[in-house]
Amino acid sequence: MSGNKITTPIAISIGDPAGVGPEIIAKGWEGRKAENLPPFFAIGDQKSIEHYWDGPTAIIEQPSEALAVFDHALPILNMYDGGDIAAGMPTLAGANCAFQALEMATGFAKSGAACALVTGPVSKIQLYSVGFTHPGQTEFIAERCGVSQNNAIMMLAGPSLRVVPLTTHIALNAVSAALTSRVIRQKIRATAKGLQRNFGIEKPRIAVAGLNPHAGENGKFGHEEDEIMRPALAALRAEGYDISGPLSADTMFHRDAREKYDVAICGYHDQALVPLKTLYFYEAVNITLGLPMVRTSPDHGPAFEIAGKNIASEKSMIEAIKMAYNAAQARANYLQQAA
Ligand SMILES: NC(=O)C1=CN([C@@H]2O[C@H](COP(=O)(O)OP(=O)(O)OC[C@H]3O[C@@H](n4cnc5c(N)ncnc54)[C@H](O)[C@@H]3O)[C@@H](O)[C@H]2O)C=CC1
Ligand SMILES: NCC(=O)COP(=O)(O)O
Repeated sequence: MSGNKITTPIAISIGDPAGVGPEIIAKGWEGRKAENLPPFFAIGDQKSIEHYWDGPTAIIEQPSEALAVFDHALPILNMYDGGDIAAGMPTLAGANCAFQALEMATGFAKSGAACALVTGPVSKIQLYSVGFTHPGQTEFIAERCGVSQNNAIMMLAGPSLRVVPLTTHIALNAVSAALTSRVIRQKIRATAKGLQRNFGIEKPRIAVAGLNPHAGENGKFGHEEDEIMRPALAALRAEGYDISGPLSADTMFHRDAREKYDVAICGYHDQALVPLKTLYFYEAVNITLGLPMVRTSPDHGPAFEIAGKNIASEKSMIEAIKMAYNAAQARANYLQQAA
């Protein structure tokens, strides 16, 4: 049985107006027919789109108005003055605009006025300078949704690889202490549930990377595997999860190894994102699992140095829009079946 077809548009926060966000959203809209994209609208300062692009735009007051205009114009919900815009020259007004747009777009997705949230690229440094106190958008959106940090999962996905870092935006020397049995168990459970709900994978095959070289080499190169990871993974296996590991991280990302699992759980940000971005930088998508709504984003940042040059690839944004819609539909199907 499948759920009702989704009829609300996707909300896209524009991101930093001095970055490539406006350009890739506009290019995404240009590709809407060729890529068969669902209706979406941009949220932010309308100037930030019109500064870079002279295609057709339509100012809307409510998300639902996007549906009628999407075919012939890029709908924009104009909501904050981002100040003077200069490509590649971020300002505090622009960062404030990105922050407010993120807040409003999150609200639309939470309320159901939008079927999903796609966030445009922001500079975290810029956001911090205007009072953003979360490490990243993932943590901000989780808090706005009332979801604890251990249940909000940052997953990045490309065509043949999905990765989840168990710790996200923290220093490398803080990782070992943060990798507790509780974190490992909660995040793996939340990942499995997210793959069921958003991707329709009933029993995901989960591969877990060791933290140390050769997964610790029997304790010679570190004790996290034996003392924390193996007992946590054994407990999860006893609950019925399909888990392999801890595996040597250096040998689990080549093509044949990737076929053996649906998601790779990694200890820290770069252990997960280096293989993913090396393989799929221009097309990978960041999705937050564990929320009561769907949130995706392109895998890249604002790329200030190429903003305004019309050379940014829109592929990751397009994939983020597609994944957001497909996940929202899969979620609707899942919830209808569960009811
Ligand atoms: N979803 C988001 O909002 C993300 C934000 N960031 C933030 O971005 C800021 C800058 O970080 P960087 O490591 O410099 O990342 P970045 O992704 O902005 O840039 C890395 C490199 O990739 C290139 N690049 C990025 N997007 C591209 C595109 N669409 N087409 C062609 N080339 C592209 C850039 O020119 C640069 O050479 C940081 O504050 C970071 O936290 C990083 C990743 C995701
Ligand atoms: N490298 C991934 C990343 O930084 C994601 O950031 P955010 O979406 O949580 O802001």
